[in-house]
Amino acid sequence: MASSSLAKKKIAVVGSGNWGSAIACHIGDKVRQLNGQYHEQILMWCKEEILDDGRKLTEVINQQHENIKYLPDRKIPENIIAIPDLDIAVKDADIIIFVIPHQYVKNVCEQLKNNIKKDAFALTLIKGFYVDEQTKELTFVSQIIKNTLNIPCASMMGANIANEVAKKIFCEATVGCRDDKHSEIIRQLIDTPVFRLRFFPDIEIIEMLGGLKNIVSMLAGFAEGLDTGFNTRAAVILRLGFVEMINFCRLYKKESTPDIYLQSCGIADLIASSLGGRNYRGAKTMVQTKDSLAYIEKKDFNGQSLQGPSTAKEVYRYLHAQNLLDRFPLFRDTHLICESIIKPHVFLDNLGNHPEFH
Ligand SMILES: NC(=O)C1=CN([C@@H]2O[C@H](COP(=O)(O)OP(=O)(O)OC[C@H]3O[C@@H](n4cnc5c(N)ncnc54)[C@H](O)[C@@H]3O)[C@@H](O)[C@H]2O)C=CC1
Ligand SMILES: O=C(CO)COP(=O)(O)O
Repeated sequence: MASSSLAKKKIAVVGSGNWGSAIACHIGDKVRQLNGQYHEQILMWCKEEILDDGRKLTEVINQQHENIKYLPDRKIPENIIAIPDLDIAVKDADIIIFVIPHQYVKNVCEQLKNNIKKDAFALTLIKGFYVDEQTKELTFVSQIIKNTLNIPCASMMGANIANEVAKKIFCEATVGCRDDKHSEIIRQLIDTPVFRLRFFPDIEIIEMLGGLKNIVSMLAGFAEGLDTGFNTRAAVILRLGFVEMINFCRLYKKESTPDIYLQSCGIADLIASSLGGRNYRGAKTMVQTKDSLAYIEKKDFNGQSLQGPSTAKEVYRYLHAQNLLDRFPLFRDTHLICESIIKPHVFLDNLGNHPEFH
């Protein structure tokens, strides 16, 4: 008993927000069906919070088996244990799944450095990336994890609105992985008839699409808030916005799997997020109420995080450094709107001048 249980691989989930909790539920259910290979108990790092009623979030998750703050109304399987101490949650894990807002990744990795298993590997579900302050080079979350922790890191992105995944409504996702053994483990842990996976080697392009769609889905929200017609919205989201996403990816890497943009991480996530994502909803509210995004995030999202504004800022910084802002007017204007430097309608006025038409 002791030796077979020692051989079982352990899983840790770093993050317990809306998506973190939903994917933990999904994997928690899946490992229970696998009988063997994996420890059924999954440790989920939960940044401790005191809720309005004075209780600790980890205690609520572990006693009530529900994350009442970030994923209400979804029973969390009893094999998911919320752990407030990051090091304890991760130190024995063989597979570490990162799912926190991207702005916290560097700190979390710094804290984990020297305290993980040497042969562990990571999977990032985080949508967003950085531009290095000094070099102005693109830096991916998978690279930060890989370089700080010295372990390989795969990525998984797609049209995966967490509340729908939590209800087991069909979706698919795209996995970026260059190691067949890791791909097989990811398939075992996540692939089900209602959550289908496809695998590609393009780890960084998949991440990049996940980050960029948060910018375009904000534009979808601005456009709807401004009450544009459907033709304009289609042009903004699926033509000009999608073209900017693809062109931006090609700045980083000209050659990737040819149909990667048509996978769940590309066009499907763009559509799902532009119809119902938080960035879309926040942006629409901003136009309708004229409140700031920071205020809307606080008022309407109860601790959940809009990743679009910070990604737009990083992208703006990169394009500015490369003298390419004019080639990406939608990305440029999203940042300027988020910073209240231009009014939202200005991006519509600029559409007819988009470089696609020159
Ligand atoms: N919610 C969704 O439908 C989906 C989200 N994603 C991506 O997953 C990632 C995580 O998103 P969610 O789980 O939705 O989180 P969320 O938006 O619910 O964010 C809140 C989380 O951030 C944590 N947090 C706050 N301050 C922190 C700090 N200083 N250090 C570390 N963590 C801190 C909170 O404890 C909480 O767990 C994001 O990159 C998001 O774009 C991807 C697919 C779907
Ligand atoms: O990434 C998502 C769905 O795939 C969710 O996007 P939001 O963060 O805008 O809700």
